[in-house]
Amino acid sequence: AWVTEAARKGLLWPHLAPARGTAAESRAPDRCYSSADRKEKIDMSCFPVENTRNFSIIAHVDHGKSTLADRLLELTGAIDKTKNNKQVLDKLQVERERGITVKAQTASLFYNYEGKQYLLNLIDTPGHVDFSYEVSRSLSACQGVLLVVDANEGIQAQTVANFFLAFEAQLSIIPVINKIDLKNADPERVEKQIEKVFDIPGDECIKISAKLGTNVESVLDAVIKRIPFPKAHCRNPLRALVFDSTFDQYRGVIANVALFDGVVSKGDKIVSAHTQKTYEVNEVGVLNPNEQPTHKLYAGQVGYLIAGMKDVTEAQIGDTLYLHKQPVEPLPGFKSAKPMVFAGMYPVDQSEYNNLKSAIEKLTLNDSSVVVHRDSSLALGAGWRLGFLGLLHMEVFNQRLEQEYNASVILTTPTVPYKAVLSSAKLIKEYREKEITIINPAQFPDKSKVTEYLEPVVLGTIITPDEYTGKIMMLCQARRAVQKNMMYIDQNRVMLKYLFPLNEIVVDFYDSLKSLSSGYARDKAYSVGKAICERLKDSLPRQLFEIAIQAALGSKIIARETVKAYRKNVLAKCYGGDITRKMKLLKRQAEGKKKLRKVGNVEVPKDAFIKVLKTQSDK
Ligand SMILES: Nc1nc2c(ncn2[C@@H]2O[C@H](COP(=O)(O)OP(=O)(O)OP(=O)(O)O)[C@@H](O)[C@H]2O)c(=O)[nH]1
Repeated sequence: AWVTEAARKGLLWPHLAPARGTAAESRAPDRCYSSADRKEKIDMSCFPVENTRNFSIIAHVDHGKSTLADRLLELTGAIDKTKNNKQVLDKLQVERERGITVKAQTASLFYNYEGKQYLLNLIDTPGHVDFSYEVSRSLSACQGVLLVVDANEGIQAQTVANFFLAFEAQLSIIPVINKIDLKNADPERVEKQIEKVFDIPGDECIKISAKLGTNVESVLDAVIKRIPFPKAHCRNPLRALVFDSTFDQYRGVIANVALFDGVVSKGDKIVSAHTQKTYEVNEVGVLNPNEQPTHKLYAGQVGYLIAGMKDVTEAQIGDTLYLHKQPVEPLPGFKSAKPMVFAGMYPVDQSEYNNLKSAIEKLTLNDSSVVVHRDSSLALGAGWRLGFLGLLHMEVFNQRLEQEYNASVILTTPTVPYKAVLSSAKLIKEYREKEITIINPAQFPDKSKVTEYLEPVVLGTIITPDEYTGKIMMLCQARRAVQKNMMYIDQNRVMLKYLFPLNEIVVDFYDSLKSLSSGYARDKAYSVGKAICERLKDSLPRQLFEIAIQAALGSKIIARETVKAYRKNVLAKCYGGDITRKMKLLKRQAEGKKKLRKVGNVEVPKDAFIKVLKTQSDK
């Protein structure tokens, strides 16, 4: 939401409402499809819509979605059971390194239950808040979700946020309490939390250990029993929703589609409702979890489609595809990703500009949520202003540029977009709009020409042991946040909901929250200034001359640190001897340093930018 300072206080948090579902009933599967069954093109007509389930796994970071997905893939024979199956759906190097899921992946699982073949389409989702757009995308193709909660940590902030995404999409929600093998696991306590916060009866919770595979089969059975099949009809004309797309260097765009109606096969002519462009389908198939071509895809099924689209902008998320000359009412598009963190990106060396340009272009082919504007800075030369979903998204993008394209860049301080309602007729004419969005601080319109400024706000959920509640409330107030709700989710855990100005939390709020437990308090401007100077001092390489780092508030210097100069021992070759000779050498050295300081350039390593932004350390 976008609000003015005053309006922020009037917004309401949607109240908690009851969820639906039925009791679990588990039964062992009769037989699973094995890898051998999948050598030939699969005939998908043997899966009627009644035997299809489309579901997602949602959870707080690290509660075990990817591990559960691995077990489900093994149980249904999509991958062989080995000890090496770790985060099979996490394909990117950065995902495996950081242990987080960035791009959602789909897998079609074949499962035999009570003598019937079922097609279970699993869509893995990322857990981090920056990627919640991926979650809402994936959910639009589903009828139900597995809500995974760690049996030790219990409900966490992202569990709540993801629950509401699923609840608002009116999906069936199956709570799964994971990691029951942990020594400190307390599934009963978590069950009570689920009852209290989500209003789901405790006996609907399935308790498992995804790591050991304990009770995972009953999850599959619950998917079949509790999630409804998609309401889709093969006899209607094709209506396919694009819910994700990736770019392959050799084959072009691979669009992930959910068929709401109709049938699609190789050779069909399809039209994008968004661009009105026509394409011929080259290949259709399912992901199992690797691409497996099929003869056709039928209503209710989820799969991939390749049709000569050249970049991901041609397969926009939320777009509807239909058959040529058989137009249909497009499916309601869902919330598209809105970049909320903007930062300047520049090559470390301007001669690298063209290489970096092509690396950014290639990477954005795969990540349509990044927006790119050309920009230039007096200090850093020609570059771009990029919009990201959040700070982690920015770091991941940067890491991928480095790892996949060997690029080296400088990133400037991230900022959030603002809006200005213009009062100057001249400006309104110039912009052809009364309300403008500003993504670059350098382009802020003058205050005298503006009626009011608006800033983005977010509703944040914090779950904490109650002993920290007081300190956290103070921190939130210091960040101009407005409290919306507070409740005990069990005896000593409190859930707080606050409306935060995004700018106040985008960089270092999480670090501040963490350091609260070690009793860290601060006086804002001075201590932020001091911390930034200290961090820069630690991050900047020493030079032959002294570097002064100062933090200024307006024209007042509020903090200063000095990076000491390297000192060459110019007296090394003077054995004993004349003091005036020594003084002369030292004087010459001092003059040289003075001269250097005037002409010397300090290259700020790009790591320093990120480090400095996190003004409070994790220490
Ligand atoms: N003891 C135990 N550990 C588990 C279990 N399930 C997952 N883990 C561990 O928990 C950690 C996180 O698991 P992931 O499956 O990567 O978590 P995730 O929810 O997919 O994380 P994101 O992709 O970042 O959202 C890993 O170290 C797993 O090995 C379990 O049942 N028991």
